[in-house]
Amino acid sequence: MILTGPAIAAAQATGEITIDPYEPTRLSPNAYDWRLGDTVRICDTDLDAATPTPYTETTIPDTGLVLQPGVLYLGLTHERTGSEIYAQLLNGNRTVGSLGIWVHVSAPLGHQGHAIRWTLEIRVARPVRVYPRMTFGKLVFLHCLGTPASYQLHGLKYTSTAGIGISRLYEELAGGGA
Ligand SMILES: Nc1ccn([C@H]2C[C@H](O)[C@@H](COP(=O)(O)OP(=O)(O)OP(=O)(O)O)O2)c(=O)n1
Repeated sequence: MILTGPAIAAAQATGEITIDPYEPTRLSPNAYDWRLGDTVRICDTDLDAATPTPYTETTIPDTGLVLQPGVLYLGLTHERTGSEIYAQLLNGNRTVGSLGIWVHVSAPLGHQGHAIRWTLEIRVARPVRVYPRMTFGKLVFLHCLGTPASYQLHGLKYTSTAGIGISRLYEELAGGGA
């Protein structure tokens, strides 16, 4: 089940959901309108899953930054969001999608129990200027069926990220886990 805007507001008020910073005007019928953060890591070289991703990091100026096709940008959400009760799905929205922007490549799920500023894997269809703290997509909260897992026992990599995270698959590959 997906939470309605009023249900998100109620859960935020009781602490069952964290959205920081929180603006009630960003609620929509079934989602919260999240914003792009002000930092991106530019990844414009060939990548290797067994090696830490090379990048240059830059602050998006108030005048905006033109994103280019063919480049992977790792960004982050302006908000830190999470819940011990609900799972989260982060996506773009119709407005940002219409600009030819993918806000993530393949990582929409926030697990129950995680509180994060999300890492965004941004790609663009055409050169497009983006601005810090612009509305970038919709975040939905999902009611979970079943017993919560014991997350800490599983050595998950990204339980409480506060900044942009590169892929950590190289740790697994270095350990012969692949
Ligand atoms: N765009 C995203 C997607 C997820 N996460 C955070 C919240 C998730 O709860 C956590 C784990 O997401 P995945 O299960 O997709 O990550 P992996 O399977 O790659 O790693 P792990 O071994 O930690 O599960 O990462 C994030 O910061 N940014």
